Amino acid sequence: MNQPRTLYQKIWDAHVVSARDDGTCLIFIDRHLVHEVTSPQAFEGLRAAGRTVRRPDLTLAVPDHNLPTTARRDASGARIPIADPESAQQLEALEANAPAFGIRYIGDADREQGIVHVVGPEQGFSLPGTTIVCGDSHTACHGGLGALAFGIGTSEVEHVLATQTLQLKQSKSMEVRVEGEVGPGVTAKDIVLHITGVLGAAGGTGYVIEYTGSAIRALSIEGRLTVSNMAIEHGARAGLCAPDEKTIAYLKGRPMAPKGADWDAAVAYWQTLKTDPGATYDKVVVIDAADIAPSVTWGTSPEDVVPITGTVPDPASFADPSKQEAAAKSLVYMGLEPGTPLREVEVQNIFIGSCTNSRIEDLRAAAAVLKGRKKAANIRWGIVVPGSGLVKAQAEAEGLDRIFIDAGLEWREPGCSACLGMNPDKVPAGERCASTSNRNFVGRQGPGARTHLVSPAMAAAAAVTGKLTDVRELIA
Ligand SMILES: CC(C)[C@H](C(=O)O)[C@@H](O)C(=O)O
Ligand code: SF4
Repeated sequence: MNQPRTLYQKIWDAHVVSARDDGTCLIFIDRHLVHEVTSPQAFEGLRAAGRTVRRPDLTLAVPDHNLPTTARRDASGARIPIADPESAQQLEALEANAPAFGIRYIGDADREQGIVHVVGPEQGFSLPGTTIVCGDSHTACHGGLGALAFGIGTSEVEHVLATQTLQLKQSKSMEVRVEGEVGPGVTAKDIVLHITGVLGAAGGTGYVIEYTGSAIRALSIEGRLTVSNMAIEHGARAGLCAPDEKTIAYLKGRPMAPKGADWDAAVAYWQTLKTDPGATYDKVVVIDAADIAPSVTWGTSPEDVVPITGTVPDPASFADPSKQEAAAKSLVYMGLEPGTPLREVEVQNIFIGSCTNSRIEDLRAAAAVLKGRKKAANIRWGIVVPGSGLVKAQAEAEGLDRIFIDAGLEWREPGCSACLGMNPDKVPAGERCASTSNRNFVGRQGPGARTHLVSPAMAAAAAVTGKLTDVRELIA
């Protein structure tokens, strides 16, 4: 009888091309997503070596980080120049490199353009059981579909372009099991913020995590993509959720998903993609879903999470001296005093978007809170940035854009936007932002910007009251 295997082990075994004695393996890569920031040098490397792209059919290029989220084309369809020269160059490089190497390119003028991690699943490019890479740390997002997906560096991007393989050692396996039912107002984002708080920013280092348990199974695919998206924020190489009937229903009919007999064969294979009874993980962490509240970060690491009902911690309360120091520094940067209830913290900016939370369900959750309400007077800037042009079209068909605009928020074009300061969407120094993105690092949303990570519903609640708010008070 075969040894029982974890889901991760099954996907790994199916992709090993060759293995060395020291454990280094050559792994076949099924899907390669390419964006404008981490690809220019990789293509230059190929050119210099006179190489081609080995499998252009398995490669998809989409710009997302540097694109402005205001109008990108004028009435004649001509590009409105991008002010930042480096951004303009990176975009032009991808635009030229994709056709030169025979890669499909979804550009800023295409309806399907969006954040790579939103576009991949949406197009059915990302599939269960595949290996997926991208020169981007949030590639684990695709693990929400049951793919082994992870970020790689630019030299590895070049390697994958040239060979469709990657050299890798197998990671250890961890199960993060979230059992039970979450309470009202608690979303996938709160689940993953809570997990990050429990594990710590480095708790997953060296591991591939499988998120299991009834609370994960209960999530929609959008929710599972949100959870897997932040695997890197607790240090994991990748995070994944076993595919199930919801995954199959989500993928059926998507443009790049298999069709006909191929679809039937794929579904039959996907149904085998679960951890076998009796298989063991190197580490198991169990979380009670009932312990998870709508959550918010207070510091400059995604592990700095508390329930919205909590207070800013005293750095002295941490056991580890290096964490004490980091927390003290964070509080200076964040302009917060220990003991302050999070619910008293005023924000001036709202960002609803990013590959963590810009899918249709995220926008619906934010709109449900904002419907018939207005942003508070102290909210200076609030933007809603759909994850793709298709999400944008769907949201508009449902009238969500009107809800946001009537509430006083701006409705933008798809892209990474204020998730990171690589395009014009930035939070001014010293101001706070309730943000649905995944990183609250120093300067992440602009130099001196102070980020509080929250769910879309919580960001909407903060827009209404002008401060960090327990969304349960607005949905009661
Ligand atoms: C710019 C890019 C390489 C970067 C990443 O790797 O993740 C960005 O997407 C981020 O979220 O910080
Ligand atoms: S939305 Fe943010 S986290 Fe996601 S790929 Fe873009 S910059 Fe990175």
